[in-house]
Amino acid sequence: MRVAVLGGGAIGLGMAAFLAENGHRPVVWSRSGAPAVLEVAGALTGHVPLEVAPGPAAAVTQAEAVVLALPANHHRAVLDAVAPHLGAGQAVILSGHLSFGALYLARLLAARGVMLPIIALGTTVVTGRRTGPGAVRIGSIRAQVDLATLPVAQAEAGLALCRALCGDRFRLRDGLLAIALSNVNPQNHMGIALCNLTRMERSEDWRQNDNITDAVGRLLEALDAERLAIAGALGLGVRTLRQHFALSFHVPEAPLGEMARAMAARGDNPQAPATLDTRYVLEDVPFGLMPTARLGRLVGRPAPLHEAGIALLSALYGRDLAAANDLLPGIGFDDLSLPRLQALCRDGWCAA
Ligand SMILES: NC(=O)C1=CN([C@@H]2O[C@H](COP(=O)(O)OP(=O)(O)OC[C@H]3O[C@@H](n4cnc5c(N)ncnc54)[C@H](OP(=O)(O)O)[C@@H]3O)[C@@H](O)[C@H]2O)C=CC1
Ligand SMILES: CC(C)(CO)C(=O)C(=O)O
Repeated sequence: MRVAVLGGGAIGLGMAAFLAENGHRPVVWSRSGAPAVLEVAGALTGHVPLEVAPGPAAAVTQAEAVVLALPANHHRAVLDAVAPHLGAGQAVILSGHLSFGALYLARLLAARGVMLPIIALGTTVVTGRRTGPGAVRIGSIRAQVDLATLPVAQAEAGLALCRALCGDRFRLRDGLLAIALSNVNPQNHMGIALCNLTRMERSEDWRQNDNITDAVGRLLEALDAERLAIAGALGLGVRTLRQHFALSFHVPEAPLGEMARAMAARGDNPQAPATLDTRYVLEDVPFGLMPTARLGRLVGRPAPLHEAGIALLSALYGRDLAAANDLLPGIGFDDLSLPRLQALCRDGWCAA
């Protein structure tokens, strides 16, 4: 299948390599360009020729599937650029989905009278780091990835497409709200960034799993308990953070600090951010923690640690980080009642 990959960071390049490995034809667009031949190391190895598109619109033209593989703080601009060029016979995969980006895209398409399957993944299929302009190291290929579609009626078609692209590793969840509560990067990264902020600020060379100590692990699990309580109030099944780590990084379930040590011991210990200008904060606070905290308020399960994380990191950065979210205003989130949000997450924009 011809697959447009929007983004040439670790996940864009890692997905391109994985898709090529599975016999597909990735066409990659990245703001700063993408390599004609990609050097791949880690969980996959080799040299992968890539088709490179000059812009996002050119990438999606004639693609059967489109994978958006960028941090959520760049989603709006890229979705605005591609939405006018999407049409029947295509499907869009948001990898991973944050901040109701699927609803944002559905609204753009509905304005043109177009309705496509939009597939929201709870996380990425591969993990990794870009190790040079033309090189990626794939850390892990996940055993399971949660999936939902917008509209829900496209769930089986969306599942079949993802399986055809990436193999039998997807599990259908109870719709977009469940996926909105399944991406655990925001809680995970907030705890890691907050507890290691000076390492980031001083540009230290540090490894992530060495620094998810037992204490940091306890914070991550306390944040997770808030997320699970919100999902529970909505009657939605989502994985625990321990289950997510076990399925993503192939280590047995245990307290988080212990799991991080087990991951490091098997050689999975990714480079952690060496700057304050990192998606661990600039993506995950406005586009992850903030919407979850809002959902918590909406369902009567306030999330004090989420709220505290947003406030503390905003104080550390000297600005209101939550205000950077440009997706929620695009769907009028503040004016949505819970039943209306649930209807939109089920049927999409046209039918709601
Ligand atoms: N890496 C991982 O293991 C995991 C990542 N994720 C998620 O996957 C998504 C992608 O992450 P990842 O690939 O690692 O991120 P990276 O930091 O590796 O790459 C981010 C990319 O964003 C691009 N970019 C920066 N500014 C803009 C802009 N204004 N417009 C368009 N593109 C821009 C850069 O493109 P360029 O280089 O061309 O300038 C860069 O390649 C994120 O949502 C992340 O949270 C989730 C789980 C694991
Ligand atoms: C490193 C990893 C896999 C775990 O935090 C990740 O999720 C990321 O880089 O976004």
